[in-house]
Amino acid sequence: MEKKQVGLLVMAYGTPYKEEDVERYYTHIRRGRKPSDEMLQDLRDRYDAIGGISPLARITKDQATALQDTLNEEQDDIDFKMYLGLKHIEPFVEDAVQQMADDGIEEAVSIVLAPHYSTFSVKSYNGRAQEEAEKHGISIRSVESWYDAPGFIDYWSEHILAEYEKMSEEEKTKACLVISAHSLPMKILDGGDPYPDQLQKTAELISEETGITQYEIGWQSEGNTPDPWLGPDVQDLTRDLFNEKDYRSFVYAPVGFVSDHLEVLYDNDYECKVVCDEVGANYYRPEMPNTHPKFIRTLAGVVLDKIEEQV
Ligand SMILES: CC1=C(CCC(=O)O)c2cc3nc(cc4[nH]c(cc5[nH]c(cc1n2)c(C)c5CCC(=O)O)c(CCC(=O)O)c4C)C(CCC(=O)O)=C3C
Ligand SMILES: [Fe+2]
Repeated sequence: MEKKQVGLLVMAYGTPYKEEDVERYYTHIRRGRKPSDEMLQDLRDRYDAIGGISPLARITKDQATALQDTLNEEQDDIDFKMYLGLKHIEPFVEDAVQQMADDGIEEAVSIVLAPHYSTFSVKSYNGRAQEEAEKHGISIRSVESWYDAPGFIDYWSEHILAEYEKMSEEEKTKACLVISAHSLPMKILDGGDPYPDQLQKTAELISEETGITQYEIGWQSEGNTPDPWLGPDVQDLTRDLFNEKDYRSFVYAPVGFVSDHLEVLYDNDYECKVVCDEVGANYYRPEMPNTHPKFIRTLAGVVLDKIEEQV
């Protein structure tokens, strides 16, 4: 029997490929408004601090390819063909759907490489994909979130515990796990956005699995806009916890992200580390999921569940 071909639309944030791309990328993030020279320079400086450009482009591509390959190895009925669609740089989400149409794909499943659903992130990716798909008569089943997938919780639990293994028993008693995601403007809450509750749930599941009860939720990487953003920010939180709860070690788990990229390599590994150094606390940050097989198998399971769901 011939295998059925299904498009696998993998969506992710996107990053500049080279330094010349930074301005148009930032302009796209700002919905077409050019950043000021100062804002642009600030972003360039952050990319410089992590080695010039982000490793994210390569990692995203590797994740998407690994997901396609794992899906095709794990079952025999469907031939998954992967299309990468990015939010803020080419290949854009729309380009990917157009390519599917050109290739004669009629049915597809989509997943965003971000675990928690929010109207600001996942909803906009899925909306853009659906809108383009409708033009071509393609039907897409979209995964909305996977923040509680057991393999995802396992991945983080295992890698968080590996950091605690580096501590003496004495150090562990004064250690705090800081579980974080990208902050969003507080106005998302007006519409009953599930984003903060989903992060809370991820944190509870990790706490149950690791047995770590000294944990706090924080928000990071808030944008450069006048709106109020979800807090507490991880840096302020670190200072407060040091002063008020006497913690002396911090383990940062930025579970809202899945790759080594600017928000982790700079906002955690540089900015949070600076605060830790300043107050005199120890800094730890588990490895990001990237293309770890357990992580990719988890995403494959989420995609297959979506395919099998009765509609
Ligand atoms: C929810 C969310 C995720 C997680 C979910 C998902 O992955 O979708 C995410 C991920 C990422 N965000 C990234 C990069 C940036 N995000 C920015 C700005 C913003 N992000 C926002 C939201 C999110 N962002 C928002 C509401 C803004 C403000 C926009 C405005 O101004 O109105 C800016 C502008 C400068 C700044 O504010 O820092 C940059 C450079 C990178 C790539 C890093 C790399 O290149 O390695 C990644 C993975
Ligand atoms: Fe962002």
